[in-house]
Amino acid sequence: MDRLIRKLDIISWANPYQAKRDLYQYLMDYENNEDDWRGFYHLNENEGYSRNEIRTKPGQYNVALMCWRPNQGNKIHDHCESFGLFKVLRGCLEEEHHICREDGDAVVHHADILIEENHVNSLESFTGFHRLKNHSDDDVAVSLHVYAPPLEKCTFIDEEGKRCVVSMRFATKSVQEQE
Ligand SMILES: N[C@@H](CS(=O)O)C(=O)O
Ligand SMILES: [Fe+2]
Repeated sequence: MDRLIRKLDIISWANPYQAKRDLYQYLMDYENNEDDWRGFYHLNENEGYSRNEIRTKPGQYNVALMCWRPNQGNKIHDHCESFGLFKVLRGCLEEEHHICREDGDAVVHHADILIEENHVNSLESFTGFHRLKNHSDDDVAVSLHVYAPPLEKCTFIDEEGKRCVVSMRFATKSVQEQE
């Protein structure tokens, strides 16, 4: 994980086009090895999927390990001002895409895709909303997410188009040096 973080630290985040390309490449190159991410692995016992912070570099990016129980998913949301990419490290995730361009519009279910282990997927913020779900009925899934700038808030939207901006919390926080 340290090697990946060293690469993230030299990305020019101020140039989003180049940053997305570099980030995609670094996540593709990331050697998925459970020993490397086990220290961040944590499942919530009773709550939703578990968001575990690996690193937050203020104003630049954050990295988190998301752990999903069988069939567990999140609700339809966007990423406000952040873009992001993720790599599935264990299992397979389903992603639903939803479109909602104007405030108050109903949500239109647009597409479903499956993202398999070791695949990288981008999370665009401009077209709309999405949600992720563990595709498996009997095994946990794990995914590694990077957002830039750091994802602090998401807009959740219900079927009628009612929006609600929510601060995102981590189940576990990383111990990191003060920037
Ligand atoms: N954006 C979600 C994970 S995924 O649905 O992209 C989160 O930060 O919890
Ligand atoms: Fe998301």
